[in-house]
Amino acid sequence: MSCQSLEIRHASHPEAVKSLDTQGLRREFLIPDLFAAGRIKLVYSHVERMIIGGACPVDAPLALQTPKEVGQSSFLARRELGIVNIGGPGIVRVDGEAHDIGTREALYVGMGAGEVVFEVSDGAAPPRFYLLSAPAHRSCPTRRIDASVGRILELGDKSTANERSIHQMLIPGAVDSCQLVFGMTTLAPGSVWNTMPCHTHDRRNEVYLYFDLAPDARVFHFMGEPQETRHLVVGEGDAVISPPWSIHSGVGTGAYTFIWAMAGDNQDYADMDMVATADLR
Ligand SMILES: O=C(O)C(=O)C[C@H](O)C(=O)CO
Ligand SMILES: [Zn+2]
Repeated sequence: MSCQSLEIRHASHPEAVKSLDTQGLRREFLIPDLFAAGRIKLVYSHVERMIIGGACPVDAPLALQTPKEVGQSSFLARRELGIVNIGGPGIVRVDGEAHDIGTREALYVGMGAGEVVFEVSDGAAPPRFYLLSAPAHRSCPTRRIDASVGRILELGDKSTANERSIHQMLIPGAVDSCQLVFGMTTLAPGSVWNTMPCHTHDRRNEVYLYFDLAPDARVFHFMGEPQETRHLVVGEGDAVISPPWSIHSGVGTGAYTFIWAMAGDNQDYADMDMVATADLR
């Protein structure tokens, strides 16, 4: 059995999504079970042709295979790749060069890189590498991203239960990339709301990965057009595809962390169409 799998997700029309039931919404937008020991799991989303994945090396290194779906002789021939480690420290080897990637650190791998291999670090808890790839048009340098790289935004307030710290990890001005932009938002203890007031940005899609949840904790992730909201109940390690026309926001049964990632027409984080909370339906 190959240790890599790929599943396809198609793009969706907001009118069609209105009539989906809970199972239908989960089938289209929820990505569960990304992190499986000894495996690489990929989801190819036709929204911005983003590939979302998990790579969990345990006993042996895992090499990223090139799926037929990308139509190239190597995965990164026409793509860029972001890798964020949400597990123990690990190693990502790009064309033989080893990059140590600690917990909550990331690696950006530019278009044109060849072999990418995921490995455990000796004696450490295994890494859980979260993968985000988008089509690229030029080669930007491969770069390790730790806590000192990028920008930090402190947002929200205890009184509205949305105090949170946003680490913009892959962002223009800090690390160069073609389409991909991503970061990590950490909720302060006692705060449970992310991205409320909420927004859309039809020019870019977004993908959320929720983690740092206790086994029985859940986040209610809100999606849909602002006047037709729906929700998905998600747990540890679940990702959600947020199509360009959808809001993306969540409330947890406790604090949590999530990784947001975008691709599309621009890389302007501040370019959001804000929705007044009183207008939500
Ligand atoms: O907590 C937040 O607010 C976010 O992290 C918002 C996301 O970064 C986002 O939606 C960017 O467009
Ligand atoms: Zn957004």
